[in-house]
Amino acid sequence: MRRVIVVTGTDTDVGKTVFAVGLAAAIGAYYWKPVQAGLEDGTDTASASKLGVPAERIVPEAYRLATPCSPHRAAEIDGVEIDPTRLALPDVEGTLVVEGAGGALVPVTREILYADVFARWGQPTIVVARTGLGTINHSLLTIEALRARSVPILGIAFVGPAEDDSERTICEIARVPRLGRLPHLTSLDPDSLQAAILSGFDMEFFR
Ligand SMILES: Nc1ncnc2c1ncn2[C@@H]1O[C@H](COP(=O)(O)OP(=O)(O)OP(=O)(O)O)[C@@H](O)[C@H]1O
Ligand SMILES: C[C@H](N)[C@H](N)CCCCCC(=O)O
Ligand SMILES: [Mg+2]
Repeated sequence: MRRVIVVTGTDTDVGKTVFAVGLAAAIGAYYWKPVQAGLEDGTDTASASKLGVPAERIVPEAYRLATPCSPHRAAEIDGVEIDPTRLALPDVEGTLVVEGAGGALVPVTREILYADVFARWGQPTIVVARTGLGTINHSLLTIEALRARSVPILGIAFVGPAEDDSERTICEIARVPRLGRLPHLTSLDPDSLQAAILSGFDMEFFR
């Protein structure tokens, strides 16, 4: 039976890929980045491969767009029209970890935001948030936007050095589970990522 875990975040570059890929590798799940915007500096799918998801568990992107910007604009620049029906969740045997692009309200097209796509999927969604200053506001705004669309929230995954009060404050005010925290790894490789995921998260959340 297929189970889906959606990974969004408070912003671009917060560590969604590193977390999502580490999680997928740890639980033997499939990884899917439906829309990749930006090809030159490496893709999230390539990172999945480098960081320990076996090639047969990587679902190819539905769209690969050249420009590293919001997908709606990257598609316009490439002369591509994003068809939301191509963003239907693929059928896999087991668990599928799906990663958005940027934050939850990033436009996929000029009509549809990622959060709207997440609402259509209706699957447990994880918010990846930095631990640093500014995260309380960004995290609470992201959770409000998801709740406004009735997206089921599995919890928050923090990335960065421990900030106990910020992490606790977000989870208490938003009433969401704290799934765990991934520290900044000085050497990012499959082994160190696995060790950090397994020690930083309660894996029961992902069963
Ligand atoms: N825990 C970590 N330890 C070390 N480096 C990290 C960690 N998390 C993220 N990084 C680095 O920070 C950068 C941004 O991370 P990442 O690509 O995961 O962001 P993202 O949220 O997936 O961005 P996008 O919106 O483009 O998908 C990358 O260079 C990544 O290698
Ligand atoms: C290019 C980047 N790495 C992501 N793929 C897309 C981020 C879109 C952010 C849009 C925005 O919020 O302004
Ligand atoms: Mg990413």
